[in-house]
Amino acid sequence: METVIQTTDLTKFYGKSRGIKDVSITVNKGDIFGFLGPNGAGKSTTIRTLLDFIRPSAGSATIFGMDCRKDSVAIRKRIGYIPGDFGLYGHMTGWKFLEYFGRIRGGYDTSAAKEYSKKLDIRLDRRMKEYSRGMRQKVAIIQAFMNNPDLIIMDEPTNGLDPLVQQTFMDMLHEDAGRTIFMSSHVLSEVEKSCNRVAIIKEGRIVTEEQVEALRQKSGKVLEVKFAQPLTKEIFYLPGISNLTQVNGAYRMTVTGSLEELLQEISRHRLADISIHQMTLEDIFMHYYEGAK
Ligand SMILES: Nc1ncnc2c1ncn2[C@@H]1O[C@H](COP(=O)(O)OP(=O)(O)OP(=O)(O)O)[C@@H](O)[C@H]1O
Repeated sequence: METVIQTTDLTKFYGKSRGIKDVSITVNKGDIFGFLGPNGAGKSTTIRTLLDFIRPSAGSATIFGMDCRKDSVAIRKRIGYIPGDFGLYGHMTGWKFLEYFGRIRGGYDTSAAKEYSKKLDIRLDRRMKEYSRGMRQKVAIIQAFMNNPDLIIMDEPTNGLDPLVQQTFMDMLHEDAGRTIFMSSHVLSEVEKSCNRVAIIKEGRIVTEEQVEALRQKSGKVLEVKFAQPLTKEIFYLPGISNLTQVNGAYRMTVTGSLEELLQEISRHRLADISIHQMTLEDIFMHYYEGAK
């Protein structure tokens, strides 16, 4: 399998304060890779280091086998990126903005830009400062896709987009199976729908990196149960049960072991309600996030 992005113990301190610490991740060709984490976890720091906007304090990163520091110019020619808000380019029209970034990358395809502007329903003849936040984000997305790059790196790409446009954007991610996508996000449902691989970062460190499907399988099921009468003895003592909580008489827990024994135990009592579902990425995220507190 071809490796597209590889970071090894990537570390960035801003003076004494932690940005990221020992971040090691691997993104393979064709991956739609979701980079998840709460505010201040280190997502932007990682992305800015990959793009050589900031320099790491330790560790290394490569893209297409080239060093992110030494070969940043060659790398940028092959990637599309959305580093965040393009607030600085307010005087440019949408078209000028695309031309400017197209030139930096050695040319761009105007017909592709036109096609994407139709798809995203945005006119490109207005100045960037006149666009709303969501409109600016659309122009930034066109800018990242228009050169048909091998890799697109995006920091919170759906910020400001309405749900309809978010869907169009997610379809765009899947247009080309050979393309690799690396995107940070807070929006778990969007990552769950569109990404095949995910890394979760917390307080500057990677807490897990996994195929989305494998993560779900490994992370078990969520069982919620409410009894008709209060329990008179503890029944949730079996191995494989974790994160047990009780709210308004309803029990909620994560089950990673066999359900059979637990369901037998539960069935000895009169039930008011029961539900079992596979952990969603949101459950998993909360599990890692809260568990590491
Ligand atoms: N320029 C800077 N100077 C000092 N500290 C910084 C700087 N930029 C980021 N940090 C710190 O580095 C840590 C990681 O921040 P970063 O912006 O990478 O997080 P993030 O995961 O992108 O957060 P968010 O989801 O809120 O955008 C935070 O503790 C932040 O305070």
